Amino acid sequence: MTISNLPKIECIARARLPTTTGGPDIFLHLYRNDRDDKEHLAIVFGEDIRSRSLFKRKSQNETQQDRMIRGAYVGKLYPGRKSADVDENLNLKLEFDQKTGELLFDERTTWNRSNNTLVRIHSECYTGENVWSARCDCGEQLDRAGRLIAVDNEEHTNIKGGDGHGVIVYLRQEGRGIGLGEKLKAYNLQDLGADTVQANIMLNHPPDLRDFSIGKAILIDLGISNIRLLTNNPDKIDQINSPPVLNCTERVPMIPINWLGDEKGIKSKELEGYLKTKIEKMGHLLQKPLILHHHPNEKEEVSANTIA
Ligand SMILES: Nc1nc2c(ncn2[C@@H]2O[C@H](COP(=O)(O)OP(=O)(O)OP(=O)(O)O)[C@@H](O)[C@H]2O)c(=O)[nH]1
Ligand SMILES: [Zn+2]
Repeated sequence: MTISNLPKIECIARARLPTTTGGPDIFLHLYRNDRDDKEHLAIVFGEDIRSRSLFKRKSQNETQQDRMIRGAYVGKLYPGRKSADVDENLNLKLEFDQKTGELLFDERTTWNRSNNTLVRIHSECYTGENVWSARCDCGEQLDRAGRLIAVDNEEHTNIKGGDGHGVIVYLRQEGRGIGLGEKLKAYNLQDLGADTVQANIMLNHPPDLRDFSIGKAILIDLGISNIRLLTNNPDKIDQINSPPVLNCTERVPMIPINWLGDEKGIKSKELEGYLKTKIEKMGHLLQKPLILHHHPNEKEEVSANTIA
């Protein structure tokens, strides 16, 4: 895949979010694209990771106030600030190509694309992220990705963090792309004995309908190229790891917290079954063989068409 056949994307707005975790401020970026009408997001750690499409000069009559309102500013906003491109308090100044209006790279104000950046490409999961579902570990993964990016080293796993720099690309691809309604039906089929792959197939969907190209385009827009990818999903690595533009320099495992001996991790029969299927049927690269406690009366296999 080359840049030309990637989706066309544009960052529409960026805003600073102080966080409840006591960690660094994050910068939420909202993107539009020419493939779907969804608002995909990038949760960016590091004020200096800059969206080329957001910072590009829009037109001659664009004002500095316009730029500050959409979030195309350097440094920190404060009452009375007049210029988006210069932060006098922090002595930071952005430069632009006079012809194209593109932001010019300057080590002092912009993250260097040659840096190894800790990245998670995360798919929306309303149930796991918002309503305490123990059917999956998506909510736990989103939280842990943010915490890992914020620290320089994760103590109990010794995984190198992002030390305050990194990106969580948040793709609105609920239900591995089939949407929340179909995912709820898939859950009912799983309660009737199917696994997460069989349930999709029984609903006439492929096991995984997602396309990560919008995620790739967002990372390129953010000036990221060398990526330490937080995932267990080999398909994500393949789709992201396509030089010359993006380069997956390392796969950083997302080990379920309960496996790390931490009581705070999600522990449920449904999650064990979900992880087992992702390992056995979707090739997920979870660190250790999953030791599952089979319930004696449970059938080992459920064929895709009938339910035991
Ligand atoms: N169709 C379906 N989707 C599910 C089910 N459980 C979780 N999901 C969706 O699966 C996706 C999980 O995506 P991610 O956590 O980003 O990534 P992953 O493919 O699991 O791989 P990792 O990067 O290793 O986490 C989300 O879109 C969830 O809504 C299920 O039982 N059926
Ligand atoms: Zn989930």
